[in-house]
Amino acid sequence: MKLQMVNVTRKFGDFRAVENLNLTIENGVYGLLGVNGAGKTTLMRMICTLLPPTSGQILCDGKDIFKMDGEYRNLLGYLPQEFGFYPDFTVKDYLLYIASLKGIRPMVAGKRVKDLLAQVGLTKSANKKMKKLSGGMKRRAGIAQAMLNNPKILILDEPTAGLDPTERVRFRNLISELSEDRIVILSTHIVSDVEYIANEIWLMKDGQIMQQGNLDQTLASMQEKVYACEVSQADATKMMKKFKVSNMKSERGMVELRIIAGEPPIAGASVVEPTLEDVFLYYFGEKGGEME
Ligand SMILES: Nc1ncnc2c1ncn2[C@@H]1O[C@H](COP(=O)(O)OP(=O)(O)OP(=O)(O)O)[C@@H](O)[C@H]1O
Repeated sequence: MKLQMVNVTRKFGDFRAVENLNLTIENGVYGLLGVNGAGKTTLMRMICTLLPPTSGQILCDGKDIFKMDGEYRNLLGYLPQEFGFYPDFTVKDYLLYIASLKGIRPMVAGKRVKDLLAQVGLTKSANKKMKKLSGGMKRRAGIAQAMLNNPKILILDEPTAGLDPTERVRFRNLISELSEDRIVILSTHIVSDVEYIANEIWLMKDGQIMQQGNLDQTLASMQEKVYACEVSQADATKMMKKFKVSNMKSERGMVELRIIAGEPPIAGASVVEPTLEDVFLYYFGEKGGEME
């Protein structure tokens, strides 16, 4: 399975939410990382055929996805940021209902729902009403509905937003487990989500992919750009206005700073290994002086 974006642009009026994207996507987990308004949802909605590009094409194994119709939708599973459900349905009935909407035969659906409930850890809650589920459980029900047709392309829009750390780890592991033999594209603004599970990381800003590659390649793009230094409190305040500071820690009356900069911010600053958080700050962060 291969998805290709060819010069994909989506405009709203004169505003370009996604601009001239060219991407080739094969099996694996793709982490789309960006701040609010970067264009992540717009891109995902286009991949799900919910929104046509203003120009350009999205191809699935060479065929335009907007011309494939049902053939493409059979390949697709989607968990939107806000997914609708009937609050009074039980988890099991909700999944059976979505299965019927997807045209899955009742005999097949029953077995599939049972298996998926087990896989997402909701077997014991199968008869609970949707409205009684915790945020994490709801998301797991959401991923189960996206997986009903065993999709070859699974699109997850901010699947871990609002989850506590335990649920987030659980959800991440679930995504990794589900990612075999399919394309998984997930959007997030949480760095650790993509750090742990994405085979390829896309950093998206203002409708464009600023950087793409696996974790090592992404970190390599930042070599010699992260510095550590120890300064007085007064100097720390000045430097925070001038540089992107990814971390600060006060100790013994001094302040340790971790700074993103093209060259040493002060004499004696030492180069340190970048993390994905540093990369995120490099592309998306503001200097203290730029903040409101
Ligand atoms: N239907 C629309 N009409 C007008 N502008 C839109 C529409 N949908 C999105 N936009 C604009 O396009 C830009 C990208 O929005 P999008 O929702 O794709 O961003 P995002 O990266 O998913 O952000 P978030 O993390 O907040 O969901 C934003 O500036 C948004 O206001």
